[in-house]
Amino acid sequence: MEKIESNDRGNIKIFKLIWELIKYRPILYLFNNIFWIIIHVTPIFMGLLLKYTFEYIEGESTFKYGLNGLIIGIIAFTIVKLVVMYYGFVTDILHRFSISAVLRFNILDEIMKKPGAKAVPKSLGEVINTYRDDVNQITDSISWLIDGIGAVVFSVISLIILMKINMKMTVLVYAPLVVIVTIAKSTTKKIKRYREEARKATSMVNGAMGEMFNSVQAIQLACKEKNMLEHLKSLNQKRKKAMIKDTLLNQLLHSIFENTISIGTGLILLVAGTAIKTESFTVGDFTLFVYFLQFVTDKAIFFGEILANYFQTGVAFRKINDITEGSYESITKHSKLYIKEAPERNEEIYQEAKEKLEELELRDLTYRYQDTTGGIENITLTIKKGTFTIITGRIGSGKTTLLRTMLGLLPKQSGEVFWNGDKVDEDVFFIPPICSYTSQVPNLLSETVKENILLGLDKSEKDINKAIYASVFEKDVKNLEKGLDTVVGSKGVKLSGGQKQRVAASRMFLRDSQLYVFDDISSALDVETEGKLWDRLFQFNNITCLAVSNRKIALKRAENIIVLKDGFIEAEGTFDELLKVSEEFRAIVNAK
Ligand SMILES: Nc1ncnc2c1ncn2[C@@H]1O[C@H](COP(=O)(O)OP(=O)(O)OP(=O)(O)O)[C@@H](O)[C@H]1O
Repeated sequence: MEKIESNDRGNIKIFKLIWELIKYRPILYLFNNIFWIIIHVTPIFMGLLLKYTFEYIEGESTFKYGLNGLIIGIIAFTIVKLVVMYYGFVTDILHRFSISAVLRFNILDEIMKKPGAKAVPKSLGEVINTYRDDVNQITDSISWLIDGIGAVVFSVISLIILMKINMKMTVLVYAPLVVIVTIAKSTTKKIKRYREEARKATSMVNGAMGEMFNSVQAIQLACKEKNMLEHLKSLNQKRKKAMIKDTLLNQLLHSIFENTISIGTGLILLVAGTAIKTESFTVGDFTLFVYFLQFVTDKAIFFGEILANYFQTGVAFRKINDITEGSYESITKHSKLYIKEAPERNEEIYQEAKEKLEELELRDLTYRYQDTTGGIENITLTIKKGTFTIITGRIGSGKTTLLRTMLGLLPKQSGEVFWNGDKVDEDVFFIPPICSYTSQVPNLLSETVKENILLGLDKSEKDINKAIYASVFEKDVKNLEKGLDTVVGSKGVKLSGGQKQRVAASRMFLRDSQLYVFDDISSALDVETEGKLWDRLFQFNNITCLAVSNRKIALKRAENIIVLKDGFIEAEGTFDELLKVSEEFRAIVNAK
């Protein structure tokens, strides 16, 4: 694929990006073009039929087939137009769908390729706006390009016909077109800037609203409802200003277009009146001029809009690129859309899983957050099959960072991960059934408990109940309004912290993984429940588990404990060994 680079002014080459997308479904686009160009050009035939009809009425007809021919012509023309319009809309909808779907697929694909903990660099509101509006903007541009071509074809043919009838009048019809194109071109930069500002302001409002809805409790507890509303109000004010500027400029352009055409229309009517009196200008010619004028006017305005919209498309591409943080090629690549069938499993990953875990080794793993001293450095450790390993440490010592770097959710700066002595790519390796992981705050969807546990897996009731039992969730399920069919609400809002943790644990256990990774499941569970959970988990044979915890009940069970301090391993050993040798470990245990 040819590289799409910025030009000298730092602008992206919009047409090259659009062209890449057009090439995605070329045949469909070709048919879409053919149908819509026909739709745009058909008024020429209707105009000619009208001209001949009026000439027939005047008794000056040059039409060979008489009145019947004219009537049949008008009927046939109407039927053909209806059929072409039907197929025009069908191809346009299909093409729009393909382009928007591939764009959205590519955006998601790029986001999904990133380490999970650093997936999107923008607020949720901005991402959703771009995903919806900017994709639509690009799709519109591609679809309207056809209308632009149709408008040009219509204009050229009608220009030739009209010039043959009356040159002077024709110039007056087309002169406004030139004015409009010039105006639209000269305002490009402003349109771009205002559109960008308006979109940004909208994203800020959406983002703030999203954050407010997610933090209702925190806002209420801090009694900050008023402050939040003030904040929202000020963001809305900014949005109002930006939107007014954007809309005003667009409306201004629109009214300039309309008025230029109206003045042109007046001039033509004046010239036509004189021409009918003085020259050989038939009523049929006059009808054709008036009839075409309406279309020329519409198409000229539309053409101006297409041009303006085309330039706004650059903003849309840039915003998508800000989110995907990749190349423009990755946005326009011709990905396969799985509309009728699901994608095949990535067998390479599952091949690796066939080799059962014997030993997992981390060597010199380092991840430092940008601009802070936080993170982990040179972490080397080994996890043996069938063991319980715990990572412990004070707040901010790097426990979560270590898990996330190992699992490929953060991009390591150095180090390697080995599975049975073979180096693995942790970015794609640690997924079920190799590894199951639950973060400190589990991600639940607004579905039933059952759906949240299954997440698309096809498992029997017996397996589900076994996983629920292992995660000590069976009593809670009985007490839920509709048992397993209870809908948990957005992010599991209807469940307690401990219940959420155990739904997530059930989800893990159902996947029969070779390695279970928990990030501080203790934080939301009471000691008794946590004790039961570890008891039940280790009833299964050869369970290998890596967990973050500072709780004695877990630490005492562990075969190996890693003590982290400021991102480094401070000590390693069993509970009793560490109590003797590590002051840091004693401090952690005694703090509990
Ligand atoms: N996204 C981030 N950007 C910058 N610094 C971060 C980020 N996340 C964590 N840190 C810093 O990195 C260090 C390690 O954080 P981490 O969350 O791994 O610690 P932890 O031991 O898991 O803490 P806790 O017990 O509170 O979960 C801390 O100093 C933290 O402030």
